[in-house]
Amino acid sequence: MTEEPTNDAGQALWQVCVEQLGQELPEQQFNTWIKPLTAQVAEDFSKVTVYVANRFKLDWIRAQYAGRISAMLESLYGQPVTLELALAHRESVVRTYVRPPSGERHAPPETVAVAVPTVSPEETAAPVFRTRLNPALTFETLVEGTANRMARSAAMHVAGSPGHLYNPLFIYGGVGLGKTHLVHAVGNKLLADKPDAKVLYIHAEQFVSDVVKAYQRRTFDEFKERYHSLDLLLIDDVQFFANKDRTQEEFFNAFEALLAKKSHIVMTSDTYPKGLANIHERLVSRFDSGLTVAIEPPELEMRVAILINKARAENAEMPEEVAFFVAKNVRSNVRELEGALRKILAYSRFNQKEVSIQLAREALRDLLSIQNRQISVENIQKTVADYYKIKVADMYSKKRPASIARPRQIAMYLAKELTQKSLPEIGELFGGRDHTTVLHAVRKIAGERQQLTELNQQLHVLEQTLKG
Ligand SMILES: Nc1ncnc2c1ncn2[C@@H]1O[C@H](COP(=O)(O)OP(=O)(O)OP(=O)(O)O)[C@@H](O)[C@H]1O
Repeated sequence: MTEEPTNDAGQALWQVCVEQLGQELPEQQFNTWIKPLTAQVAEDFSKVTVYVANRFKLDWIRAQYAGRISAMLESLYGQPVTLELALAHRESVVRTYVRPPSGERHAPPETVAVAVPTVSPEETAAPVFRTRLNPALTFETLVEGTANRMARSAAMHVAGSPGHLYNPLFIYGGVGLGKTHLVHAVGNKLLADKPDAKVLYIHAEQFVSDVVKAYQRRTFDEFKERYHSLDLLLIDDVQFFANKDRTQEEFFNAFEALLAKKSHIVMTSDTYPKGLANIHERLVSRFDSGLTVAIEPPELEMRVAILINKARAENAEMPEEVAFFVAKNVRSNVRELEGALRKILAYSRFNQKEVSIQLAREALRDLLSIQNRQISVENIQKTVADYYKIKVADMYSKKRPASIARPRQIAMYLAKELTQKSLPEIGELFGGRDHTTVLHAVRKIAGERQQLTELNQQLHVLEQTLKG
């Protein structure tokens, strides 16, 4: 039973919040999810209780929209507002409290307390199905260009009528080109159209770890129940299955079960199926049995459009001439383009100057000087070997002790960061190593760099030495 609203000013606040969300969200999403909501606002505006029709919708609103609603209420009211989600149809409500926004734009809301007053045990025990989708990664926010046109249109088709054509859909391309964004977009679109669909996004590494856990805990039945019952499985970076026999077997089983019941599978990888190393032939041929499409590095106009759109999403203006200047200088992938944009906007805000070519030049001077100096992989290998006092030859050798393997991984990371070489090219220059080895090294060092101050400092010294 929905409680009656307690104050008119509170209702007005809620109405404005709903209207603003209506302007932000695609119409269908708004009509399905936001419009039916009712709310009760506390007298002192400290808390807003939003009533949702059923448990599924409650979970979905909490995962996809609660952070945005909470942020909107806070910005309208000017102070933090506690958002509470409650089931509308029962006298005893299920309450989920969401912390006021933390400032992070698309961060999922954090549930700080779930109190279930008088709900029967079976209901409380019902597991919440988590899609792991990032609601910010949609088709609307993905810029279309020649580089991703085919992949995008195949993905749209799958989202619109899953289980039919292009099953599995296999999307491949280099780092930071939008593969992950595209698969999330498929899941988000399907769920917006069919809220009851069982959709799961998972990175291949997480799948490996789920297999290991199921193995250790002898919970393969649950594992199968979880994966085999999906309507749409989105699995990212399947090259990580290399050499993992048990994972490949479980994935094969899941794959067959899903296809048999006309569920859809969308996969991404850094290479096309036949280019995958150390993955069983029967799996490779399954990967290739639907539609395989590539995403290429974005062309100039697409890079310009991405910069302008992303600046707008940050409430900033990027004049077209500046966008062209940046796009001409940052060519490799979208992630780097985003990094360049962040630098420019931060530089502009910090110095309180408008975004111009001159400002972009100053903000990106490190990046531009790297490109001008054309650092070579050989130079990186020598500098890193000298720094860690190992032989340059160890950069190509098969030796594995940590004292050698780690500097080698650092050199691979720097080669990816500071040169335009592709992963396979870098692998070749490190004694004919596989590109997945390079990708693993790049990710490992990039991750550790965030955590370990000492490593960060060492990398900084190496970068400065290399940039001269
Ligand atoms: N066409 C596009 N329009 C807008 N944003 C994009 C586009 N392509 C990529 N991006 C953005 O660039 C960033 C990197 O994209 P994403 O993570 O999807 O790349 P990826 O191909 O999965 O890379 P990796 O192989 O490293 O996982 C993301 O923030 C994504 O939103």
